[in-house]
Amino acid sequence: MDPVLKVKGLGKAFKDKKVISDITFEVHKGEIMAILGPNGAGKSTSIRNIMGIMYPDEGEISFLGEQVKHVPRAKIGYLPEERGLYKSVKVIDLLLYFADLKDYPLKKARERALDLLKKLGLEGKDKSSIEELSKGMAQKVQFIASIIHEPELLILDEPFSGLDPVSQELFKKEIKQLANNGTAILLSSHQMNIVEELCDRLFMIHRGQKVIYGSLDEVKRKFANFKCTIIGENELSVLERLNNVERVEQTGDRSTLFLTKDVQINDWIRQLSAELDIQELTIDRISLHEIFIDIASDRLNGKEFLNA
Ligand SMILES: Nc1ncnc2c1ncn2[C@@H]1O[C@H](COP(=O)(O)OP(=O)(O)OP(=O)(O)O)[C@@H](O)[C@H]1O
Repeated sequence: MDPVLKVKGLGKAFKDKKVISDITFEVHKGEIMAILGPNGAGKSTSIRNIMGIMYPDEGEISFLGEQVKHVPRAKIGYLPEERGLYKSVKVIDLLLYFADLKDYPLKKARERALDLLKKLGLEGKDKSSIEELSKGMAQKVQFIASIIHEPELLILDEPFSGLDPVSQELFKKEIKQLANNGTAILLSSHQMNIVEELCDRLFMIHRGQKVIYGSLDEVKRKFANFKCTIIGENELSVLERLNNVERVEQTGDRSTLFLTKDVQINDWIRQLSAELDIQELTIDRISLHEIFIDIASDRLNGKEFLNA
């Protein structure tokens, strides 16, 4: 089956400065794909080029197997990074207006709007005007506006920013439900814990270029080295001298040892000196959050990056 969205070799420069180059990825029916990267990496520029808010200098965009100038707007939902809705309009009128723009039947849209308002904790707010809502509430309405017409592709640029934890859970549940029903979702977020929980695959961009592209499992297996956390009174310099230790972070009696990629955990544990003070010891894979920081701070070199 053709992917819902395919971008190939996307490049864009502002004046003489190339801000994205060779951006290539796919988003499939029913999957949640994360687009990640440090501030200024080029995520929103990639999304804006896909949306036709601006046009790429190079590259191709395909929607359901057909090459297009930009994705067909009636079939997609988009929550932009910049939030903003008409202030004096009633919530329900605004949602019906968006549905109408996408040629979605109004009767069905009204039912969906009331149902989604209820699911996102805004029951009874349908007749309020946008200016009467809090920022988080308005964001929920904007999210509903982006999915009211049951889009085949949904692009969410930082959907969780500014939401309280309860609202984040509601959004997560709804996003998962949409994917289960077959919507292809491209999601940009800085919250790595949410990405780990929600996304099937991820595309990470740094300085306008791909650094990782793969499933979360693949990324974890190939990228996430081990770390060992030891609770005990140990000298930093002693821990730093242990085999296969790349670096150590120490706070009080808690030391986190980041291990080299080639480490054999079995052998490594056996060779730990009896002189170390070990009250507790845990070994885990480093998290997506730590992978992200390693990349953003250029700790990992290009050779390790995954290919599509
Ligand atoms: N209209 C523009 N004119 C000139 N430069 C731009 C324009 N839009 C974006 N840029 C530059 O392109 C680069 C990528 O910006 P972009 O907004 O795509 O990053 P981002 O990954 O979405 O970042 P953030 O996480 O901060 O939202 C930045 O260096 C930014 O300054």
